[in-house]
Amino acid sequence: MTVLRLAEVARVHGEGATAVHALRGVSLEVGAGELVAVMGPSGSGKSTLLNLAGGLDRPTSGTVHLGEQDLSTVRDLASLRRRGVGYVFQDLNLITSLTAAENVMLPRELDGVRSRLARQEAMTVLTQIDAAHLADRFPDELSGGQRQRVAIARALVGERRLLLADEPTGALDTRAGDEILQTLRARCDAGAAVLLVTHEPRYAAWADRVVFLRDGMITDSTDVSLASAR
Ligand SMILES: Nc1ncnc2c1ncn2[C@@H]1O[C@H](COP(=O)(O)OP(=O)(O)OP(=O)(O)O)[C@@H](O)[C@H]1O
Repeated sequence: MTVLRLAEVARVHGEGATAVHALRGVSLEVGAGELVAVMGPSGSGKSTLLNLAGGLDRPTSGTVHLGEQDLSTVRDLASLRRRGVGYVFQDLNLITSLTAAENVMLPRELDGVRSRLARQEAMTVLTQIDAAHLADRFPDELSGGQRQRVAIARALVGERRLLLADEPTGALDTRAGDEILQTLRARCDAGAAVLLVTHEPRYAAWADRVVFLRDGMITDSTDVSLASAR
């Protein structure tokens, strides 16, 4: 089952002489249970691709489908994202006045889940990624790596069918990074579709497929299981 489908997606930032063609006709499908890594040099369009996939940005041309839904026809993208898409931002975006657990609970509470249940869900996912002991700390009481874990927990909570992760291992040491990849892989094996931007071949090796972006175009696509034994 295809969870995410981009067809001939282009995104131009700005106009005229200063226009930047961030993506130029990218087509990509990610199925349930599939982990796709996106690699490519700085400025090749990786973050733009993730933003379009999650409905945080709209394409200049082409279409983005989440399941059967064409995102250009969705009025309440914020609600669709909260229910269907987990997003780990590069800059984390944790709310500083909320504890770790409250940050993880927030998207569920915004969707009408009662606090008690939202807290249970948050603790379950924090426990899964070995961060339950951080639940009552505020972001500025956490290390960079710990904040990263909380941001990942927030992306995993609820039944998100698509997870978008932009360098989720950025602030972590190798062991913690491997654990995050293990968590993403487990979510994937449980049926989620995952799109992961990474510069590190070590982490891309957890993917089923690696696509390479260059100058806003997919230049290569490799089936990882054929390239290496995980
Ligand atoms: N809002 C914007 N306005 C203008 N140009 C933009 C905007 N967002 C991205 N760009 C440009 O689009 C191109 C692709 O950027 P993008 O951030 O998608 O690349 P990236 O591969 O994620 O880079 P990095 O690895 O450095 O994060 C770059 O040339 C960038 O400068």
